[in-house]
Amino acid sequence: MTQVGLFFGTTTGKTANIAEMIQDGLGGADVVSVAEIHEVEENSELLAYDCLIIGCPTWDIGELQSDWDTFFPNLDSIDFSGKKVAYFGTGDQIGYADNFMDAMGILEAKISEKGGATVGQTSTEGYEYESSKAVKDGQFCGLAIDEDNQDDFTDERVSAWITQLKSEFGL
Ligand SMILES: Cc1cc2nc3c(=O)[nH]c(=O)nc-3n(C[C@H](O)[C@H](O)[C@H](O)COP(=O)(O)O)c2cc1C
Repeated sequence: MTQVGLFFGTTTGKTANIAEMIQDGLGGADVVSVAEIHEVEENSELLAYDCLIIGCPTWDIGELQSDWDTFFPNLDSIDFSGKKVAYFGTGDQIGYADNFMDAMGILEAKISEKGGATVGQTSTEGYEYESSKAVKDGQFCGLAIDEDNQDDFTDERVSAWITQLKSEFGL
């Protein structure tokens, strides 16, 4: 049975690649269903899973990627109580140091306000940026991937996060 629903948005494909790595790492399509958020027609599609993974790059200086931006108002009418929710983002810590990963923080704030229990927090060590809405209590609220400047670290960051999620999701 598919236990995890992964929903992401992407404009230039980097977040899609990370979504695929996460799906493969967690056990493939039997374990994780992957969909682009613009494909979602009914809000209830997000509630078909006990565990959710939400992926979003930050665009336009601190904004949600456009597909998530369109979907965002729907989140207000979804009750995420009882769901474990993990987040990942892609961004550029050098080009956009004042808004690094903001989109991940914006989505986490809204979904946790609607009852989702956040899992998958990671350390900010090894990143250089000025400000990020994704930092909560000294940690990133999810996995931060920077393909623009630190693609050498991507495999190891994704792989460590998969190990963490297997435990926190109870897979
Ligand atoms: C015009 C523009 C604005 C961006 N704004 C931000 C930003 O505010 N914060 C950030 O962390 N990254 C920012 N980025 C970097 C993208 O988030 C990064 O390249 C991301 O991996 C793209 O994901 P995608 O290929 O899935 O669309 C921006 C990139 C561009 C071209």
